[in-house]
Amino acid sequence: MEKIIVRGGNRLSGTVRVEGAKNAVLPVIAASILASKGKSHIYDVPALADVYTINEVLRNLNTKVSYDGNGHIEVDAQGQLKTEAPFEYVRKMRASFLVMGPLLARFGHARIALPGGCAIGSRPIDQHLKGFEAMGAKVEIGNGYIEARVDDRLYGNKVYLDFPSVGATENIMMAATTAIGTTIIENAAEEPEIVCLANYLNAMGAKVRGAGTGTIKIDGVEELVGAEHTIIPDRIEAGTFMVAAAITGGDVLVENVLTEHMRPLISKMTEMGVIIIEEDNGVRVIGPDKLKAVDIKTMPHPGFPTDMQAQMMALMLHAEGTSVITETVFENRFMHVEEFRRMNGNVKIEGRAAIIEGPLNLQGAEVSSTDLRAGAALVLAGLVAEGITRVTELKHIDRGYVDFSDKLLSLGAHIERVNEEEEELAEMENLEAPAPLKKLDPNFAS
Ligand SMILES: CC(=O)N[C@H]1[C@@H](OP(=O)(O)OP(=O)(O)OC[C@H]2O[C@@H](n3ccc(=O)[nH]c3=O)[C@H](O)[C@@H]2O)O[C@H](CO)[C@@H](O)[C@@H]1O
Ligand SMILES: C=C(OP(=O)(O)O)C(=O)O
Repeated sequence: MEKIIVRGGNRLSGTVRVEGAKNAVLPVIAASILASKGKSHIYDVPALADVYTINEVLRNLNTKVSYDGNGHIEVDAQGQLKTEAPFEYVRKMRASFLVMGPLLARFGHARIALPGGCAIGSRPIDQHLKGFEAMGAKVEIGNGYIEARVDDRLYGNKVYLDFPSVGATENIMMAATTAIGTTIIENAAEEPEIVCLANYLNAMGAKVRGAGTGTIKIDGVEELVGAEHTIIPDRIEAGTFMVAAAITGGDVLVENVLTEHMRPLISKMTEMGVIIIEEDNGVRVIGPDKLKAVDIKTMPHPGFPTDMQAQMMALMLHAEGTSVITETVFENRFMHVEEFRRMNGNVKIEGRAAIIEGPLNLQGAEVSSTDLRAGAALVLAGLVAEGITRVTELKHIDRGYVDFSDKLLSLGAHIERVNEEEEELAEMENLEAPAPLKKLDPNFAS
């Protein structure tokens, strides 16, 4: 088993570059299924576990996907594809369900394993299905699968979402691209990733207007063709490094950031006393000696992103006073609180609110990532904890962060990713002779 080991106390400094956005690239790769002609070329693709999973989902459907591991993917979805995505993929990653809209649009049929809930909530898909049904699909659920079919083609309709779901907006938008007539999605999600997907669809020949607002109109076209597209920078990865700089009282330039995507985070961090200087292609973040407590409420975009909630909790534990986080997007996204408590974090949960008392002397401990953002947040807390923090269950972090510990190391953190076996060996060696831990700074484990 692998772990990230971090010893608190170093101020971070230097430059870190953000990758393409996980939550933008997954729907874009899924949308490539819509191209009945030509190949698609997608750039700035991050080398993440989730990207490998969606690639496998597409390959399993008989799509040809080649990834150079260096930011470029070519997708060839021409010809007849399979229309079934089994549980082994959907279980690994819920976003696999995003192939349903494109398959239904292009082949009139899709059978996808039911995604089910995960560590942050029950995560139903009723809004996706409501959209497909409004466009004429017959949807059946049985034996752990959802099967949707339409006799000929989908037809455009008005779909009002009960909640501005990111995934439902994407799935319905993709399904509508080749429907007969116009589809209007009301109360649509406005996230930047929706705009990224709409731009790709339009490059493929779709007619999508209004993406980034609450009303999206899609005029159906006959067919889509492969296109070139570059993925937007990952605003959540950017935010995670901004918190890393702030929590350590560091001075870090976070590059490849679109600041217009970062407004809620920049506002809240500024309120906490963090100095944030917006530059042409990034943000410089300077952490103050003392951070001030703030309250945040997670909301759909342009509200405060739930995917930054756990990382902000780490920052609040280090701030002076009482901070309150209200989580309104997911019903169960406080699993990291138990882990923070193991680090001496003082957090009370009252319904959907977490009350955080700071500043605390965070203490290094053995903690476990409960989801990808929780894992990142525990590493952030470890950067300022007294002693050594060991973070396990790295498969979560790997879903959403490329070289997370290496990037922090390059900014001056005392951090290392090790195999448990390597660590034990190194500790034994250390007992026999005061040799440094393998690959670690000589002072790391002292
Ligand atoms: C791959 C990806 O892009 N993941 C992001 C996406 O997830 P995802 O697309 O799954 O999130 P949604 O916006 O759909 O979910 C938001 C809320 O709506 C509920 N809901 C959703 C769909 C539905 O049919 N019925 C329903 O009730 C969910 O249970 C949740 O409580 O947006 C979330 C909210 O910003 C982010 O945290 C995730 O990182
Ligand atoms: C919750 C997240 O992702 P997913 O929707 O893929 O679980 C996330 O990126 O924080």
